[in-house]
Amino acid sequence: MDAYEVLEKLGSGSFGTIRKIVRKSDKKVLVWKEIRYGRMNEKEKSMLVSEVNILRELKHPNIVRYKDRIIDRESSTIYIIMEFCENGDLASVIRKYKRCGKRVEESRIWTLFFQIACALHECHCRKQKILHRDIKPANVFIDRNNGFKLGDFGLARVLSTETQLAKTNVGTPYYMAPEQVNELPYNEKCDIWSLGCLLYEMAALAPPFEAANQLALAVKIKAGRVSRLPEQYSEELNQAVRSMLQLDSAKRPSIEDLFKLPKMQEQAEIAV
Ligand SMILES: CNC(=O)c1c(C)[nH]c(/C=C2\C(=O)Nc3ccc(Cl)cc32)c1C
Repeated sequence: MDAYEVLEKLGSGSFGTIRKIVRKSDKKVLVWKEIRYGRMNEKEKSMLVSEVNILRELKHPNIVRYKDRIIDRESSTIYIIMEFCENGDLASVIRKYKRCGKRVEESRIWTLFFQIACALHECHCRKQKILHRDIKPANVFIDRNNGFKLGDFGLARVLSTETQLAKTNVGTPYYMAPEQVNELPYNEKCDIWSLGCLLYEMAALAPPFEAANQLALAVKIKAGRVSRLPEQYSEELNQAVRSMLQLDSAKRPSIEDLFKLPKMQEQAEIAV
């Protein structure tokens, strides 16, 4: 097992602390997420381990790479070791644009759209479909080349059980799809809804649905009224986002449908 030097805390993910680490053998900079499983029952523990094993199979340029895991039975903690993304998370970027009163370039939003769609394609179109379940700006990370990477894949299912661990930062579920509000089964179209919310927030610098409390938020989500993106953004982007925010999940486009958009085809040519 590799030895690591533990450096500063980088943030608090939805279910644990993220720390910067250095692998002693080759000085490689990585991160680990500390997840305390002490209060999990046996079923949840085995679900967590199998979930991490599935995620270790996910190798894609737009998915944060899982490198290894360490299980410390003494402290009932699992350390999930992953790649370091030098430019942090998208939530911090959005906060910066809001502070400066600036709008994100539309071309950057299409790049985000294409790269996260590629990440979701890798997971939705596998034999054993993997759903993210928690797409939001704090779970999109940016590498040294300003590439976008989706992080924290699939753990939400295991860690959102009734006896879930104490969440380190209980946020408001702004991106929850209507079917989740109604506690209906979760499928890939919920990830499409969350992708729509992510792109909306990247353009408007605010989520499509906001409220003072979770009950009022649920009412707004189920009403499904979405304001147009700020006028500087194209009708093509506005329509693409609206298509993902349709209340009827069957009417939302699949990832394959989204790749057929002209602007997404252009992105695909640039990416080659
Ligand atoms: C202030 N924190 C940061 O700028 C920051 C940096 C430079 N990196 C991160 C986070 C991650 C990072 O660099 N790699 C990651 C892999 C998985 C997850 Cl869940 C998070 C990360 C963060 C939050």
